[in-house]
Amino acid sequence: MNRGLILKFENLVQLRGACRQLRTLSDRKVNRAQWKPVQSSARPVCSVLLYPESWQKDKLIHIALVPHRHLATKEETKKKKKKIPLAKGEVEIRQKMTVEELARAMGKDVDHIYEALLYTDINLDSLEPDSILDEDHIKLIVKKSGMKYKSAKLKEEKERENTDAVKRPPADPAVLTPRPPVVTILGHVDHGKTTLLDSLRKTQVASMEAGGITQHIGAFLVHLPSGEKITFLDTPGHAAFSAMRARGTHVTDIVILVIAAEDGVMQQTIESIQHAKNAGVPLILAINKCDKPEADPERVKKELLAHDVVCEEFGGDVQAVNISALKGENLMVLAEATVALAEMLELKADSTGLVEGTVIESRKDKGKGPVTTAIVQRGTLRKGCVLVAGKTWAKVRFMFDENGKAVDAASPGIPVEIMGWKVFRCGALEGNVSVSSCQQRAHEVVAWRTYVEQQERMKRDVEIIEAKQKEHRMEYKEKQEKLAHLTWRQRKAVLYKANKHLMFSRPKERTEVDKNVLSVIVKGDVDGSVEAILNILDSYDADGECKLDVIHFGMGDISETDINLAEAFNGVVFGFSVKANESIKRLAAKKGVKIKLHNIIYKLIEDLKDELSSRLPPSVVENTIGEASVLDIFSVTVGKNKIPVAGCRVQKGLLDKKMKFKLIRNGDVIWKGSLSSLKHHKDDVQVIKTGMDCGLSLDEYIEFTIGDKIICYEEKEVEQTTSWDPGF
Ligand SMILES: Nc1nc2c(ncn2[C@@H]2O[C@H](COP(=O)(O)OP(=O)(O)OP(=O)(O)O)[C@@H](O)[C@H]2O)c(=O)[nH]1
Repeated sequence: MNRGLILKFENLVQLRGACRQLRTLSDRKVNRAQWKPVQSSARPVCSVLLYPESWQKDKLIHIALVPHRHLATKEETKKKKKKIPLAKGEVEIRQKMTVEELARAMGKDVDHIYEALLYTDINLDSLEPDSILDEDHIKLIVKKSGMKYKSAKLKEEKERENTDAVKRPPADPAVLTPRPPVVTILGHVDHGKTTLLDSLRKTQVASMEAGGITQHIGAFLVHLPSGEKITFLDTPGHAAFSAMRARGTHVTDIVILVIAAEDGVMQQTIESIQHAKNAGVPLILAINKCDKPEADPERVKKELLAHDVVCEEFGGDVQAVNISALKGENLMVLAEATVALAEMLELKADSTGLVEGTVIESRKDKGKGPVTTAIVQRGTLRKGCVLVAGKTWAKVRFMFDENGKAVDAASPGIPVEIMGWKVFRCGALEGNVSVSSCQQRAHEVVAWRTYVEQQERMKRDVEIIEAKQKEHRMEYKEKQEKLAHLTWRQRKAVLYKANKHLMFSRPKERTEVDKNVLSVIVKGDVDGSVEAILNILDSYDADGECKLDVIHFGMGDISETDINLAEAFNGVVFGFSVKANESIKRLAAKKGVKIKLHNIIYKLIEDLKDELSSRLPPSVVENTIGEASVLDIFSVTVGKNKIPVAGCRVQKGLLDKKMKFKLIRNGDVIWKGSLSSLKHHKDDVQVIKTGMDCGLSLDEYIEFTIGDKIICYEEKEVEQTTSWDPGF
């Protein structure tokens, strides 16, 4: 029994909206692409995998390697296990089912689950379609829905095999070949980083054929006349460093620290030195703006001593080059100093085998779709290679350099823009690429990463939901406890307060709920009798069949207010040892309100039970009219169709063609429906009686077997009675 009706109605209104939202949400969730991980066999898989994150700009993302995998699927070789079918109205439940999963298992929609939980201690506001339900609530929902539950056999949840991509072990030094250094430019604001990058880029444009247009792809390559190459990262230096630190990856080999010669060491200069030191990356000083008359490079070098940056002329190992980024002066000297440092660092890489690398930038290009700029760190990236980055993958369709020129291969240290990424969220995976062993492996990696993320999210969700449920349960318990210790007068006050607003709501708003609710008003002659009735009603435990709501109770004869209230709630007025005068009876009759007056409590309760039973939907029972057994099987041709015909003998009762029929084989009901024909010899007949033979065919194509039973029956509606037992 629940007396907080006002709250319920509010909840219901909120719930409808929430349900709608949730359904949309759940639909979206269901549509999300799911990847089936595939186990593998046989030969190693070639290709490249990029690692984490999708399309966020300025993020440095580490490229990892595909370990060798086997290709045959375990699923393919697995024998299909036969599942024992569930009986009608039976639901297979298991621990930790989500709202959505339970709804699916029950063949209902999620709203049904919410409605079943309406009058429970669950806080529906915190319940999402993917929220996990506890076992008690799962069972309650199934029971309330008039279904039976069957616990799924507990399968030991096999730990899923980690199919993530991992880096290859270090390469054999013998296979290492020199690679270009990767340089990041750092420095204080306005000291000329962008100008330097632009000037360096321009040196390339000038050295290229006329008309070459450079584009920003996050990194570019500078070719020196000596044939040496340098890769410059063209992303905000600090961002690049922070991202690298966060990921524990180092793509930068050398930092060029730009310091304006007239400004000297400033706050961000010091920070840049710190970044480089933390990353263990050596520095080259580019003392900029030397074209300015107030430029004082010597002062800059001296200031740096205080920060442990010792230039060569002070006996240290840091090279310093005086430049003018704006005028392009001494840039080649700076480049040569970089190459010299790179030689000292002996920058080498393995340009064979599976590729590892780092995504420098990613963006969505209008024409090209999702593109990333990556710097290859191991192996050689080629067109057609399959990459994984975070939870997305690519089959490299095209690669471009910073001049927009298509390239076929990128070896270590070389930046390239890559086209061919699939964005799972957009469902772009199917279609344009043919499945290869490499893609299979990419799917495995992505599936694993998606799984890990889902697991983590689910764990977080469960924690939040459990905490909320606990909180809600505590509140609910407290409320119940408070109510339990109240005298009936106090309870009345609480109830009145809770229901006050509802008295003004229109009956129409409640019709849906009314169907399965019995609202009652209890009036008694004295405190004790009302209290006694309420105590009996407290034992009501058949909410699942019909809710019982005491919307008002009190002492005294039936009043006009009682009738109005009962009308508003579509309720019934029960009076114990009280009267209803003629005008009240007339009013009740006019408004269609039932008044039930009793002088014996148990009679009143019996009456209330009848009222509850009358609100229950009738149950349908089958009444057998006749039974026949199949003795022979024929097939007749009607037009182009062959129709199975059973030659039967009626064993009991009769077969009436207009009734319902079912076919029973080995105790199982195989078919239910109507007969399409019933014949005695060659004549169509309506009825066949016990002991007679007949030929019959069904309204559906079913092959008969000798020994099948044909049952003729009718369906009868039987009134249900409430299962509530008040104990007397
Ligand atoms: N005279 C002179 N001016 C320069 C030189 N290099 C840069 N500048 C000027 O200095 C100003 C700042 O240059 P930027 O290249 O934008 O400096 P930045 O370090 O990239 O600045 P932020 O991106 O804000 O950190 C601009 O007005 C440039 O024209 C140089 O070598 N000589």
